[in-house]
Amino acid sequence: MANPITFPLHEKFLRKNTLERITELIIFFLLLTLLIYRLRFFQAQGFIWLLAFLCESWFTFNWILIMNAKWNPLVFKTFPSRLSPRINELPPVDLFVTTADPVLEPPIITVNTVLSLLALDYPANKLACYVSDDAASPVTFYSLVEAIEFAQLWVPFCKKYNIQIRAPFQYFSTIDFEDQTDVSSEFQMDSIRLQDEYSQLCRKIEAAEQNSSSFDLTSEFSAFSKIERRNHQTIVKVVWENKDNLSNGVPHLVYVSREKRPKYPHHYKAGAMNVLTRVSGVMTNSPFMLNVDCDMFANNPEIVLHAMCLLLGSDNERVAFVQCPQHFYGRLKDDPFGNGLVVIQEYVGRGIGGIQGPFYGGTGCFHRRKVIYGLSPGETKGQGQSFSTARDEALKLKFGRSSQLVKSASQTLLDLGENLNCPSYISSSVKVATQVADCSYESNTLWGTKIGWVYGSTVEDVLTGLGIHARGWRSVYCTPDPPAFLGCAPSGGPACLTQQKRWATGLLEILVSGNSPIVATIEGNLRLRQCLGYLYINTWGLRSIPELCYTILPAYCLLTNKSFLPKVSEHAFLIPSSLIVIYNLYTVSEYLRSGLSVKAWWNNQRMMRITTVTAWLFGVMSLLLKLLGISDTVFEITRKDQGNDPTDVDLGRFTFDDSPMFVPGTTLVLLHISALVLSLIGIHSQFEFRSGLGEVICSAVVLLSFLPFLKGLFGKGSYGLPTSTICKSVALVGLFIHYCR
Ligand SMILES: O=c1ccn([C@@H]2O[C@H](COP(=O)(O)OP(=O)(O)O[C@H]3O[C@H](CO)[C@@H](O)[C@H](O)[C@H]3O)[C@@H](O)[C@H]2O)c(=O)[nH]1
Ligand SMILES: [Mn+2]
Repeated sequence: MANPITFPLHEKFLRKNTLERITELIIFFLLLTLLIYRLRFFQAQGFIWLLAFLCESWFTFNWILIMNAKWNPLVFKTFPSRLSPRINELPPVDLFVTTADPVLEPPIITVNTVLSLLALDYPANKLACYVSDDAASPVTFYSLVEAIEFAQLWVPFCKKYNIQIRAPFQYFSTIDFEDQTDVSSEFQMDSIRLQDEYSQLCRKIEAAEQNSSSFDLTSEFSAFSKIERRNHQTIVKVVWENKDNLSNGVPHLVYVSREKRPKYPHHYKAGAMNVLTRVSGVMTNSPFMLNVDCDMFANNPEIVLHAMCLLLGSDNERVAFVQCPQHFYGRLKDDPFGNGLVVIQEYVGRGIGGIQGPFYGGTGCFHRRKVIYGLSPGETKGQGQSFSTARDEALKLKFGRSSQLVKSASQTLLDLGENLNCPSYISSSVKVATQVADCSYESNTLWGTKIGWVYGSTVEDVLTGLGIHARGWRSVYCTPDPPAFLGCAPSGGPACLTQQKRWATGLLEILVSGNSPIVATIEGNLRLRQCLGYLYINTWGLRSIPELCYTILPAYCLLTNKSFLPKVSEHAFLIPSSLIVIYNLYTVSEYLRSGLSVKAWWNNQRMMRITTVTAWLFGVMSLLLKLLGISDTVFEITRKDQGNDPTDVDLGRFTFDDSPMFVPGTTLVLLHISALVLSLIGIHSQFEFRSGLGEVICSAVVLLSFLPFLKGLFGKGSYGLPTSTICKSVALVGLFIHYCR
């Protein structure tokens, strides 16, 4: 028999993609041909061609970035069952959950995420769960206190019956008791009892949300009395401590609301993550940390074991973090908002995985603490050096004034494995934990620059991951079946576009900062191809400008009786037409191979066009406002819903509000309608109609892509475009046509 110790913990293989590569090269070749064609006939055509040429050059550049990102798709397979013969003792893991608004992020959602983490298939005495609450909400704290009571039943129940879905709201919504004929009656009874307990928990939380007098602000909740959300002291509460260190008990649960003062910038999620890092540093100081957003429950109970297959062992030493792709629950049919992220993660995510490793995506990620503390691969700070006062003083300058934190950090940096400095009871370190969560704690330290989550972008995850890759670390994509975590995707126009705007802004903030991928390649250890991979996402926002120009071009041509595409009678017409056909077949096939429908493909293409010229364009503007010092960028939180009914068609309908982001889309729709109508009239009144079929088709495609806006012109309530938006757009179209003609 083969020795189980020699079995690898994971296997990796490159996915065959010859056909895709050939198609990508053909598309690239056609794009180049189009550019050459433009150059050859430049003189005759003037401004329109110059504009088209510039836009198409950008699209070609973008295509190079995409090809690079997808070229070597790497797939990892993990074998958790092989861990136990190879690894004597599993390492401890700290679990971080962030929440920031009890209205946009209802506490019951956070509670479900926490419960799913507490019930993971991993020794309970090796796990500790820390919840950061940026809203300092007594309701969130109360919900956790109630949830831990429920967890005492839920965790043993999940383990006893090996329940697959450990977020109760999902478990109880998928299970049908009537249907279970072959299960033991004991299981039936336990299930029903737990369902009952869970509904009680929900009721208590709902009651607390409606009326905060349901808890007594004098006792345990006194810290929350008269609290101001943006101006309050630190609150650290050990909600539950696994005092007897039981491996089959319930893991520690700690509530943290860091100090906030108007004078101090709090750096949004990045700031919260750094506080969690320090608080856990003085309480449990685990060598690994998992971080999830409050809505991302663990969907695969073995996920920590899967991650360990990619982090433990000598062949994984260069792996800084293990990222699980983002998947979503309650997915709407055919992805109407184009934010399921399935295809991009499947192709770009895995492709980048074949270079230096996937980007850090902010949630569903396992980090090594020593990497977060700034170490480079192969480097163990002061190896062989014992703890010394001088060393500690040096570390204090970097990690801040807390000597407990410095001790625990130096232990992490020396890679001592065992927790020498952690108290045996975490409750005894609440005072220290409170100190390291002070808003002044980071002043004159390296937190937010060289240590921890990096500040300066609303996409703190990509920025932080980039810093890690720049030090030469690798990362790995972990894609177990079932998917590791499931979260809540935004729905409706405003929420989707606001999220995309934040991403575009944050990604551009990185591009123009000293931490840009280009600097990291020149000065650091970021590989060139990885740099190109980062550039693909970092330039999302910039794409809005050529794309906006390009969508205006057909309308402009129709209005002025000009053309930007070759005539149907010319041979050159084959260049753009074959480009369009091949490109669309190529993208459709990606959707079909990912198990999605043609409708989903169309919805994604359509939303991509909408997002680019609305949200991403505004992303560029907020960056400009920041660079000009007019206003700073903000992290606007996405609303999370628990109980979407995926069959409810209204949920897939596009909604609007009075945000200026809807103006460009509305303007484009009105512009193209006017252009089509005016040019149709023109055919009869003018002798010569110089715009070709190409322009008419392009104009129709733009209208089709912006169909939600067209419907919005006539819709009611949130399904309709506000009159003020329509008026602004009409004015813009009027001006445009006036200057065109
Ligand atoms: O001041 C803040 C703002 C946000 N958050 C938390 O950050 C997380 C992500 O916020 P969300 O509104 O859900 O943003 P998304 O766009 O859905 O998040 C994606 O993009 C973010 C970067 O823009 C990443 O941080 C996330 O991990 C990633 O899932 C949530 O848990 C929030 O509670 C805080 O803790 N403090
Ligand atoms: Mn989210």
